[in-house]
Amino acid sequence: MESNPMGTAGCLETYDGSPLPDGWSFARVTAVDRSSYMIRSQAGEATAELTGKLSYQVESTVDLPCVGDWVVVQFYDDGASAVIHEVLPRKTFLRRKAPGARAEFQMIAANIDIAFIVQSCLYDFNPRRLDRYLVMAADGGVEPVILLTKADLIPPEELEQKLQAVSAGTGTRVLSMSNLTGAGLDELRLMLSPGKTYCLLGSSGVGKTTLINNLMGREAFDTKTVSGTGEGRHTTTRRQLILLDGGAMLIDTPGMRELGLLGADDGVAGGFADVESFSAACRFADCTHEREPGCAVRAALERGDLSEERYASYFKLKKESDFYGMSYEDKRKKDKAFGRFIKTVKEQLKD
Ligand SMILES: Nc1nc2c(ncn2[C@@H]2O[C@H](COP(=O)(O)OP(=O)(O)OP(=O)(O)O)[C@@H](O)[C@H]2O)c(=O)[nH]1
Ligand SMILES: [Zn+2]
Repeated sequence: MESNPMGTAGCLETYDGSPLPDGWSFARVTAVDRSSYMIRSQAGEATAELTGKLSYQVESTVDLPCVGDWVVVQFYDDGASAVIHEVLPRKTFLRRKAPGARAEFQMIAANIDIAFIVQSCLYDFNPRRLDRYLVMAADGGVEPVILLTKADLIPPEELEQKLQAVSAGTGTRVLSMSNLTGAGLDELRLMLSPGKTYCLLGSSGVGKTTLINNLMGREAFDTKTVSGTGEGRHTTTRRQLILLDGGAMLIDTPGMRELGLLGADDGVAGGFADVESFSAACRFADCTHEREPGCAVRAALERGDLSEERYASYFKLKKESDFYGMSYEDKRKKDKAFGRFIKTVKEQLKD
């Protein structure tokens, strides 16, 4: 197989080196618009649709290609168009519950190495929302890094305190930056490795678009000032996987942008840093806080230091993540299906 133009997807490594049939290729989904896709392969960018067979096989919307997915495509029209035969198993993903009561998910993006959880130092800063994004990243196996923007809006001492508090409260790496002064931008750039895929998760107005423009070194996206205070809001409708100059890739989808708004009025959005802090004193490191002896969380509950309500919502959130974990295992089964698929392709090649 020829070298992969967009970095190496883990699942491609199982492939033993025989070429795909003529006109077939591995490609990455760079944009989704309802049932039409943009894909990028060695040959460049092309529009693509699902084969009838694939769209028939898809059981749930999460099985449809999303931005960042690796797919097997077959070109036609001299490479201008393609059909998608197969979605390769996802190494990592970001998804959220579909609006409404049913336990349906929406895939936001796939195969992301690091998700930057973006909050502004001042206006948007919200620990509960932070926790929610952290759960979402953990759910899909994506490594989170917290990025506090608009560092120019608070004094350096306050920024330092905030960085320490957030890092202690979440156990997650925290960076700060300012689009205005450029502070922290180099440190952020150093984190972006060629061939790896990143995304920015955060509410509208925290400075994601401005940051992307800074990283790209040109005005690729439209930002507009909504208020003079640095608190802005506008909607970006494009859905894209962007190739940065250094070879790193950045995924920016509307789904990521709507997230903060959805999460804000969602009742499950309870942060649980307090529960976690009690759990440090549990007798067993892997205590589930349900019935183990020496559980410090239940002790806090009995003392009244932790409310029944908090305890219950912690479990609700935890169950959700466990459920996510399970369905990810189900996805793994698809690895095998992909193996079979490759075998079939190779068999066909022998003729
Ligand atoms: N003070 C200050 N303002 C900033 C900074 N970065 C962005 N802004 C301002 O914040 C507002 C929103 O910035 P955007 O980059 O559009 O925010 P966004 O997160 O992309 O918002 P959506 O596209 O709606 O998701 C604009 O008015 C920016 O000029 C910063 O580092 N410091
Ligand atoms: Zn416990």
